[in-house]
Amino acid sequence: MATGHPNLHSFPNSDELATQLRSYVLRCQNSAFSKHGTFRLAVSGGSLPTVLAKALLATSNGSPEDTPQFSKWHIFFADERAVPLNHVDSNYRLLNDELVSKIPAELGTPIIHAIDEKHIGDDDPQELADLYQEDLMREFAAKDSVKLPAFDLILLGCGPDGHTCSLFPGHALLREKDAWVAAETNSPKPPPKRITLTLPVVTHAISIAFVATGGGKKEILKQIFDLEEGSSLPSALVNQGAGDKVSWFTDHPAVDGVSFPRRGSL
Ligand SMILES: O=C(O)[C@H](O)[C@@H](O)[C@H](O)[C@H](O)COP(=O)(O)O
Repeated sequence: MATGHPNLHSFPNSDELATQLRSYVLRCQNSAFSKHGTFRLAVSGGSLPTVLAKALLATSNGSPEDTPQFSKWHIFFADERAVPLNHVDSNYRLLNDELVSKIPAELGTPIIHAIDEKHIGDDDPQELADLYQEDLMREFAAKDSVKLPAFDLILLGCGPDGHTCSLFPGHALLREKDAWVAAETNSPKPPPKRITLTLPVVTHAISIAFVATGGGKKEILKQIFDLEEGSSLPSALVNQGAGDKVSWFTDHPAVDGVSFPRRGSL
């Protein structure tokens, strides 16, 4: 059961947001290293990879704590579209173009867990989802059997309808209790065929961060943080299920007029 309220961090501009997001991600990295020597995270598509690259490719102060040690990172996708990895709609390609291809050699190379391209043409992306779940099992359940994987960090976006990952409002997938990865065949946001982490996996993560910027997010954020009106929206379900493990990184226009139960300090 979740405890506490999500933390809100709101910044006047994208530079300050990126600076604080960097510190947050590196704190998650350092805490993960002290527990198991690697950093296992999942990232979304949309605008997130660009912000993340701005945060992580900034100059380090030289200390190991302020340096992304990418060779010990395992990056999974919170959701992915059933398209070839070099397709313009691929989240793998987006992350590669924005971040991975720009990492200086001395920071090392992360292990990227991509979908299996052999199954992208299937009518039903279920096999793609099952294979991705097997990849997660190799990483999180190789030694012990676990009910759910515990990502060190999941980085999410929030759509204008309140969706997150490829979990859309009103969809039966929101009730999934057992699968770690699910198939979506009819996404309202194109392209229609996708795979996504399920809600129990997202809320089980050690830390979860949303990045939502721009005035276009203001109306949906009002609903998400209105405990009655928006309580069944996917992003609100993450807040409810994970409580104070959740941090929102926003800019001022995105939260203009939004009342939050708790403003966090960094
Ligand atoms: O691949 C995807 O479609 C995403 O993972 C999706 O969940 C995204 O994060 C939101 O739609 C927010 O997108 P923006 O950050 O671009 O608003």
